[in-house]
Amino acid sequence: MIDAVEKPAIFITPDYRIQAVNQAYKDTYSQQIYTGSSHCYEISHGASEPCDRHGEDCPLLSCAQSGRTARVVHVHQTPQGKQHCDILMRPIRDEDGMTLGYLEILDRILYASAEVAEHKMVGRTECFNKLLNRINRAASSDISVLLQGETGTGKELVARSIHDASERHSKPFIIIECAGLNDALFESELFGHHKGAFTGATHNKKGLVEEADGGTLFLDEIGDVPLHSQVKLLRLLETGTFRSVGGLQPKRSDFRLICATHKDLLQLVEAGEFRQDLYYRIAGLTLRLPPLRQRRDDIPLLIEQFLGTGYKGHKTFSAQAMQCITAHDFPGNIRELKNLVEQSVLMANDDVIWPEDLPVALQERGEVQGTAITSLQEHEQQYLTRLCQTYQGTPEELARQLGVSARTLYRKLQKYGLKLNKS
Ligand SMILES: Nc1ncnc2c1ncn2[C@@H]1O[C@H](COP(=O)(O)OP(=O)(O)OP(=O)(O)O)[C@@H](O)[C@H]1O
Repeated sequence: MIDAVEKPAIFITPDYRIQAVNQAYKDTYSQQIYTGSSHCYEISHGASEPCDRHGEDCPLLSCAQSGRTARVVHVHQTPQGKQHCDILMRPIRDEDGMTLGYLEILDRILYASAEVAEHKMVGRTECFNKLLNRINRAASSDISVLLQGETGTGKELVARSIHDASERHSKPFIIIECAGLNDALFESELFGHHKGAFTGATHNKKGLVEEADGGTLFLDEIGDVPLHSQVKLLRLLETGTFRSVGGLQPKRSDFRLICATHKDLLQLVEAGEFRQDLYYRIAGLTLRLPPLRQRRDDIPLLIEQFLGTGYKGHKTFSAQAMQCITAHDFPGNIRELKNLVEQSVLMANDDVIWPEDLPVALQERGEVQGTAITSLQEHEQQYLTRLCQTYQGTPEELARQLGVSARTLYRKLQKYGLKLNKS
């Protein structure tokens, strides 16, 4: 049975021992596999204990507990380095319903990496692995996908990865940036136009929907599409047909739709700014991209990725600079981190990047949120000193925001010899 599986596969008993293995699995890992005695975690992780004892979700354990198929993304140790694998674990039962063991089938994820890899998404935190799991599910179907995430979280990269991992990968991946398009522009971009359809239409132009035939259409900033254009988009999605501007013949295009937004679309629906019927059409599967501040452990790997191998690759961030960076909240997410790496490389005089080479805002964060333990009183003093320099309101307003009485605030200011701007 296991030889009939094309992907790398093993059959394991509840004590994690490999009882059967196919050739694709043997080809994936460098270690010798002894059927009946090798453990799955030794081969895939080079570990001496099951994954759940290292803080990872163990698919065998969840399969055993729920009695149902489990699917998780893990980072495996292969001869090519650390690689993300999408694991499918299925319980195998005898005629009486007794679990005999588990069939594990692996799908190597080629668009992402747990190590530095050019043009790939990198990361190894739990929430990144969960995102890869959702991307893989989306890629294996033709469902419409909605990507929700703050600016710079990697929505375009995820859209491209879904396309690359899908059956449409050899066909076009077409991006439409919806922000800033009015109804006329949106229609002509999407559906194309005929010569003479409007002033300036000097020739026939194919629309991007037609260009995407067979492939994937990615609508970035879908929340910015004007209401009138939303009706046209809905018609396209419901009928699969469209008419170019000035054209009479309906045309057909077969594409997978991926949309992205940093806005809360359901809130826009409630406010009457986004059509509810369109929302349900585009949100077949919603993927939420975590902000960088929720995956801080990926920051060192992302920095390494952005330093790359060229002249920048010789540079390193000092521990103090790293402390400032990891304390920062990154409202601009991965894009902000990428720019920060570029900037600091330029500012650094030698191969080591120091806090003074970072933007001033980050240098201050490092001072306040460094990992060295300091007394609470010291923090209070530093915090109030900073507030005294920057706060623009009255002392009474500040006291209210700090959750103390005005008298307490005055007492503290006096204790540290501080004075508010306005007092
Ligand atoms: N996991 C990742 N690994 C490496 N680089 C990444 C990763 N995610 C995003 N990036 C890089 O970060 C930058 C921003 O990503 P991207 O443009 O995909 O974000 P976005 O969410 O689409 O942004 P916006 O909302 O502003 O359109 C790009 O240069 C991209 O290559």
